[in-house]
Amino acid sequence: MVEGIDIQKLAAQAKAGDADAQYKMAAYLSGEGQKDAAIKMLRQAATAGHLDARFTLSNFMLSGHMVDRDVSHAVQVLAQAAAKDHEASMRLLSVLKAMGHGCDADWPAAVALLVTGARKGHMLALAELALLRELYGFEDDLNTALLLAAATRGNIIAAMQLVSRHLKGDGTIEAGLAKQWTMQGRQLGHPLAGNLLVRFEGATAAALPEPTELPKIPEDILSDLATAPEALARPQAKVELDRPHVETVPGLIGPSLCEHIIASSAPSLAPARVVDPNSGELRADPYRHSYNMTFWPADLDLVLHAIGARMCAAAGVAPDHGEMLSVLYYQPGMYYGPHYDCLVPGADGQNAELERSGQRPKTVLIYLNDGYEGGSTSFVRAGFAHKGGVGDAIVFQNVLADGEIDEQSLHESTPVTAGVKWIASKWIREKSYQF
Ligand SMILES: O=C(O)CCC(=O)C(=O)O
Ligand SMILES: [Fe+2]
Repeated sequence: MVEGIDIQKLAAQAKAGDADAQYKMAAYLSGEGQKDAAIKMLRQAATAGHLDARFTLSNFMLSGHMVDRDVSHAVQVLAQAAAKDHEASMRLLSVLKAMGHGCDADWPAAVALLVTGARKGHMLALAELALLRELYGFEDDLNTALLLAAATRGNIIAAMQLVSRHLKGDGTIEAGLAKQWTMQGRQLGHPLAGNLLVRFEGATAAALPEPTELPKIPEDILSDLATAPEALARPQAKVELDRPHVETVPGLIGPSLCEHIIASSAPSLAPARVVDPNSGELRADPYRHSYNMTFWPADLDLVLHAIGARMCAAAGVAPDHGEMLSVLYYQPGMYYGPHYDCLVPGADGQNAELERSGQRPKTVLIYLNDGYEGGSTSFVRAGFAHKGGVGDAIVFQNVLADGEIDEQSLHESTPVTAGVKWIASKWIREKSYQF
C-alpha cells in the first residue's frame, strides 16, 4: 500500500489489461527498484495505446535510461502519441524533427506541430509560438494574444514575459495582475520574479483572470516561419581581435528570448562540473565556480532549438555542429577560471570525444542579462575583455588555422562582484555532434 493506492487492486487491474493501471503500476515498480518488471508494464501500457506511457517510454529510449537507447524508435513512438494530440509528445517531436534527431530534419513539419498545439490551446505551444514569431521578427498583437492565452492557462513563463512587457510600459496588463503573476512566479521559482516584486509595491495584487479566448491563428503563419532558423539573415558581426579570432554579433537574439532561456534553464541549474581529462567522468571543480545546466533534446523546445541554430549560424556552421545549449549563472563571487574550450588530445576522456565529433574550434556565447558588475569574458593572454549587452553574442576561435590549440584563446569569466550574470554557451564541433 502506498499513499492510499491499493497495489493489489492496481496489479489485478493491470493484469486484466487496464492500460492506465499498467502505467501506474510501472511507476510503482520503478519506485520499488524493480526495473525489468516496470519496463514490461510500461511497454504493455504503451502498446495498449496509453499516451503518457508512450511518451515516457520514448523519453527512456531517447536517453538510454531504463531501456536500450534507440532514438529512431523513440521518434516513432512519440509520433503515435502526437497523432493523438498528446501535448508533451507533440512538443518533443517538434524538437526532434527540427534537430533531425532520430529522423530527417524537417523544420516546416516541426513548426506545423507547434502551430497545431497552439490551435488546440496547449499552453506551452501558445507561448513558444509567440516567442518563435518574435525570433523571426514578427512583433504584433497576435504574439501578445498568444502569450495572454498561455499565461491565463497557467504558463508562468508566458505570464512573466507579459510582466516584463508591462514594466516596459506596453499596456497589455494592469499593475495588479503583473503583481499577482510576479508573486506566483516567485513561488514557482521563476528566476526573474524575486527581484521584480519591489516594482509593484504600491499595487494591489489582482485575482487571476479566466483563460482568454484562443487567438485566431492565420494559415500564413506557417509560411512566415518556413525558413529554418539557421538560414535567417545573420546580424552583422564585428571583428574585435585577430588572435584569438574574436567577433561580436550585437543583438543576435532579443531580450524576450534571453528571458526565455533564463526561465527555461533555472529549474535544472546545478553547481558546475568539469570533465576529468583522465577519467572522462564529471566532477566538481572549484576552478569553475558557477551554476550551469545543459539542455538535452528532451529539455528543449522549438524556440531554444532555433536560438541554438542562430548561434551556430553566427559561427558559420550548420546546427548539427553545435553541442547542446548550456546556460551558466554566476552569483557575486562566482567566476570561471582561465581555461581552453578546445579538447585536449591525449587526455583519456577526451580522445573518444575527439574521435566522435572532432575538435571544438569555436565557442559562441550570448549575454542574457545586464546590470551586474564584473563578470567579463576575458582573454587573459591576449589582454582583451568583453561584456556584451542583453542578447549580444561573442564568437571566438579556439584553434589556429592548422587545427592546433590557439594558446591565445585561454579565457575566463572574471568574478561577478555585484548582481548576477546569465550566459548561454554553445561549443562548436568540427564534425556533426554525436551524443
Ligand atoms: O561566462 C563567460 O563569460 C565565459 C564562459 C565560457 O568560457 C564557456 O562557456 O566556455
Ligand atoms: Fe570557455
